[in-house]
Amino acid sequence: MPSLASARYGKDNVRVFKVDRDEKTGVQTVTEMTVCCLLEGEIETSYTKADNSVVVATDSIKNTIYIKAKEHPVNPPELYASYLGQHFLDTYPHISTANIDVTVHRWTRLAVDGAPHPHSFIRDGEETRNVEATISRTGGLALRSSIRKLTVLKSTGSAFHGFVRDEFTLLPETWDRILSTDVDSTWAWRAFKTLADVEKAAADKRFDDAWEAARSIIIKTFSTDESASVQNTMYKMCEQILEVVPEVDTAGFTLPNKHYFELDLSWHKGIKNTGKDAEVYVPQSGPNGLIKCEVSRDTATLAHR
Ligand SMILES: O=c1[nH]c(=O)c2[nH]c(=O)[nH]c2[nH]1
Repeated sequence: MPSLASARYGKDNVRVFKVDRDEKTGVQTVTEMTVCCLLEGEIETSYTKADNSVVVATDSIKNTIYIKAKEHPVNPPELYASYLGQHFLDTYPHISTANIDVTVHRWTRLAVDGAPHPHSFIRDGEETRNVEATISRTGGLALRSSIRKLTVLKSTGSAFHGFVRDEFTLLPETWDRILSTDVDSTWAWRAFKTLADVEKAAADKRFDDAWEAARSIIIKTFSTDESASVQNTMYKMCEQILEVVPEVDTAGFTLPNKHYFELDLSWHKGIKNTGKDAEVYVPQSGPNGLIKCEVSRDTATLAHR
């Protein structure tokens, strides 16, 4: 006899835009986010018995996303996600877990004649700031913060040699290659017991400071590390994030290795375009390498995911 093994439901791709107006200075600040909110709890009968009495309509969930954005600050996103998730537990006794994903899109203040403009912004890249919040009656507020789609490239300072060579190997070793990736970096906060604990961390700027720190560690390490491999460079980034953000238990990365292949042009008038003469490369759309890791504070437990 089949049984419902797991279930969650809600609204995805809810687009929200909020303007904060400082009446004194006339400076406005904008936030654009995409929100997903999925609920779990005693909702089984809605699947198995057509019992809609346990269903908070996904349309109501969408409305709640907007109302909570009006009632509360939306920055930092960790705090907004917590307010939103906690609302569902406080309001509906049969809901036991709220899973909230918030993606914040970039709107960076424009400078005009060297001065920050009070109400004009630019989308400077597809990079996003993300939060995955799991708010539950038993586990408190579990927050995972991340940076996604931060696209970077270095034209030297990256090698890859010493790897397994056997009858499947074509790739030549290299001591100088192009390295490019879309950074997806996540750091998981030690669970917060109450919403008040999240409010305190937000007031102390812990979430914004961690995001700033992670972002600069990523940019500095990517740029300055004489990379032996994607694996080793990402591990160095994780170590530093764990060092500077003590409230974080694990730090991890998912990095595509976006290949830029050398191109042999010797067929045309003997042109030299490989090795130390390489100038024109061929960016690859796919396939790409995909390298992941998660580093935890305590003695290494290698989670196979
Ligand atoms: O940094 C790298 N790690 C790999 O595991 C790998 N494999 C590969 O073909 N190129 C690379 N580069």
